[in-house]
Amino acid sequence: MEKFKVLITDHIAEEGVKILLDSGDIEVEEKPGISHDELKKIIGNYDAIITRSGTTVTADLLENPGKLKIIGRAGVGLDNVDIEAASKKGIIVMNAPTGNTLAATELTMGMMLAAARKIPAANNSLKNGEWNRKKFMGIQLFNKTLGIVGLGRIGSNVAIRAKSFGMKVVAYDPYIKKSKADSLGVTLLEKLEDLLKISDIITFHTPLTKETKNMITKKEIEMMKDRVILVNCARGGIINENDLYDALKSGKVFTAAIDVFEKEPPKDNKLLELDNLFVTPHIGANTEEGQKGVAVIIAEQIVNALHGKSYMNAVNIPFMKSQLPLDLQVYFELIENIGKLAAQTIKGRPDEIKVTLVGKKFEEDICERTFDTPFSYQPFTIAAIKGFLEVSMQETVSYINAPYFAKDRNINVIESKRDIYDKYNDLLVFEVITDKEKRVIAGTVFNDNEGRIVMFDDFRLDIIPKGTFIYFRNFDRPGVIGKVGTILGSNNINIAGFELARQNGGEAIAFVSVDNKITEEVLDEIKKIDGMIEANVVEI
Ligand SMILES: NC(=O)c1ccc[n+]([C@@H]2O[C@H](COP(=O)([O-])OP(=O)(O)OC[C@H]3O[C@@H](n4cnc5c(N)ncnc54)[C@H](O)[C@@H]3O)[C@@H](O)[C@H]2O)c1
Ligand SMILES: O=C(O)[C@H](O)COP(=O)(O)O
Repeated sequence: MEKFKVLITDHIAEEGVKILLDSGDIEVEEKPGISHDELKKIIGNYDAIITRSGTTVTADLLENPGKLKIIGRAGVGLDNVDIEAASKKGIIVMNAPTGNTLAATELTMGMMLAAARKIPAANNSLKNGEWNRKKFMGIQLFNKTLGIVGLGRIGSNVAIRAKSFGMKVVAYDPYIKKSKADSLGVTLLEKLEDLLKISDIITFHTPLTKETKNMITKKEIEMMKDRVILVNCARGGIINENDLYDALKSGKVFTAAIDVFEKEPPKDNKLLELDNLFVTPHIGANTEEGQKGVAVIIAEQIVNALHGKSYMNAVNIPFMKSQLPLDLQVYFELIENIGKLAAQTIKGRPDEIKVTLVGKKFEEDICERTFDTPFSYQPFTIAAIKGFLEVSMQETVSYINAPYFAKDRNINVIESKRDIYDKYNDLLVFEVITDKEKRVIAGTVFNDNEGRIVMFDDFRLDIIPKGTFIYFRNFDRPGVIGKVGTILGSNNINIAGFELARQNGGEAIAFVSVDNKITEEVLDEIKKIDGMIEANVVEI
């Protein structure tokens, strides 16, 4: 059996490598420091790569992704990975966000103390033969106000520790609930400006995004208290480096402690010339425990993902089917199958797909956007698009790239919710409009826990969408169905089920479930029956 191949492009702890090797069917290659060009040449030979911030995974690397299925980040920050480019290629991007939280928290505490007491400068001074106690006058943390920008995992842990120092802690984070801040004893402020004005020390713990890049420039620094202390152990670029330089030089900022830089390593960076700036070379995650933590988490996730098992922390799949409640998993499969059915029974190029989630079951959103994606569809909509596109695109379409493919094809995707539809309390309705026609298919789940199609355009029926069917639409007159039966029988095709629906005096439709494969010839014979409007083979 061919083994999976995993390439590690940065240093990770050996505990993680061991987990990959112990799985028995994974080959591991370690190429720390591999160049971009070399990586581009070989990336397609691997099922997964494991990176840290030292590897930038750009769109051009993923142009020909070969068999690459997973980009695993042994750490938190994914600003070095083009997630959108990976998603378009159906590649899972995952990180290990909890492994290094305490490492970064503890470095932040150290940097805060270092900056308040100028410890690194005092250390250098003494080692250079000086004994200058007066020069190293610091600022006490007790009773000071600490402003935390980004109250996530690290921000929260910093808050807990800062409170034990007797600091007042305020935070700005527009994405967390007030109750979370309350539980930490932290005052959540409405505006960044409010935090800037009242904090004696400000520490940053946000990801680097369009919103947070240059979040702190000259303008924001001017709002701060004189002799403020700044700490950044999150990402370079959150504080504008030129403006920080000026503020440190003028003394507006007392000291700053920085672990991360706009460009790493920071070459010809004038910040490094300043005595009141203390720096470390992006070592926030560098504790034995932190490195073991991220390596083990990412390795376990990759082993599970490669073996088709459930895994955590994929940032470009907003949900995991296996993590949905069981009853919703049935709906999820149903809508995907409805998408497949629609694609096999409709003519023309799709312009619009609309998914309506009906009923209390679907009232609450079950997933949120986890990264800066243009889409925020619920899993059912993604499954519906995937099912529909899969018929023409086969396995190239996945839950990750389905929305991107729909967008590329100019298909307008609409998601809506309703309380009730027709006589149904819980229903998923799939509508597709092409340049030739419109189709509406709806399904629900009864007590037997089987997904069923109950509406097909204006027809009411009850079919379990699994297996091979002949779908046909005919004028509702005697003889048509008999002839279909005769053709199938004479071709040794066994009928497993038959569902018929009709409109008064008009047209009828039927889904004939069969045990054998339907050839083109058999389908042609059926299409030629007098009174037949259309006939198709549907495979679900
Ligand atoms: N220096 C290091 O070696 C090191 C180590 C670990 C993590 N980090 C970095 O630290 C950062 C935080 O990590 P984490 O694990 O706490 O992440 P997290 O996702 O738990 O927390 C980030 C928080 O930032 C908030 N946020 C996002 N945009 C914001 C905005 N515009 N304004 C205010 N808040 C905003 C989010 O709501 C979230 O609560 C990440 O950038 C990560 O890469 C650095
Ligand atoms: O985002 C992270 O996890 C930290 O910045 C650590 O990055 P590193 O794995 O490159 O040390």
